[in-house]
Amino acid sequence: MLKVNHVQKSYSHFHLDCSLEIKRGSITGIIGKNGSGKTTLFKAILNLIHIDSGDIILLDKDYKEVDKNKIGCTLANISLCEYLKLKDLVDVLRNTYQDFDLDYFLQKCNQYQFPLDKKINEFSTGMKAKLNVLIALSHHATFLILDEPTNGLDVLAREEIIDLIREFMKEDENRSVLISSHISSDLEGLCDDIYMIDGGKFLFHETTDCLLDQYGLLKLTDKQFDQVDPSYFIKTRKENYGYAVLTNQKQFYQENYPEIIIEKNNFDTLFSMMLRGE
Ligand SMILES: Nc1ncnc2c1ncn2[C@@H]1O[C@H](COP(=O)(O)OP(=O)(O)OP(=O)(O)O)[C@@H](O)[C@H]1O
Repeated sequence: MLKVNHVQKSYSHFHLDCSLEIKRGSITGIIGKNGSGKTTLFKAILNLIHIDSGDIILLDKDYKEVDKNKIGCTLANISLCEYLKLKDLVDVLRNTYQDFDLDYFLQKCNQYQFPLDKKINEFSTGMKAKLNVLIALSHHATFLILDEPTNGLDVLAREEIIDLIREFMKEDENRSVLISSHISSDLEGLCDDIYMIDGGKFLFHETTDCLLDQYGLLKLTDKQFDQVDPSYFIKTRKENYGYAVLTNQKQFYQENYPEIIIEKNNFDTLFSMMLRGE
């Protein structure tokens, strides 16, 4: 579906160098803090910026030749035509996308109680975010690329957006989604694969199943830290009780050191350890 091969882009104080692959039928998440390079990578994939080197294959074609009707996207910090009323935006969308599904769009507007007669700049932040995702979904694209679609939203609005994406995937098993967020819990229950980006590079890539099954956080006293086999320690952080240790071989420690406390894994801890652990 998507293959990004050593795509490089340099700005004065920032250098992006990323490779990734997304299979048909899968949802891939990119997690990274502010300024880590998520938007730059997405813009590169969408051919909105010139890349310095590397290549991108999207929907079996060079990314510059892809039929844009097959792509649905939202980009961070790019706002809708805010001066338009929603009903006028509908006309723009019908003329923009060959396969724009008016019935689906209006049914969702009704479900979310979006007023067709209101200008978009009068919508709340949450309404605008949902509308953005809805627009990306409404022409039945094959590939969806969503940059921080849940940014700045409350928990309920975030869940509604995640549900929209799940529905989109259920409808057709050949679709794929690339989504970024700096809120790891948004990606935890949604994605099949997770990439973590920092300073323009991927720090790691794992399947969600592997992250949840095999990764774990060991909570060790100073004495345990000195005695336990460190072969599968990935990151370590000093805590007031001793050490927090991230491992990708949770079972090894469960079996060999049953007395050790192993915290149930969640993405927030995992990513904070990856970024802040040593
Ligand atoms: N047009 C540009 N000119 C110069 N520097 C840029 C440009 N666009 C992005 N950058 C720099 O590239 C880096 C990565 O920015 P990018 O927007 O890709 O990060 P991000 O992970 O999407 O961050 P955020 O979560 O805050 O949106 C930043 O240091 C940013 O200042």
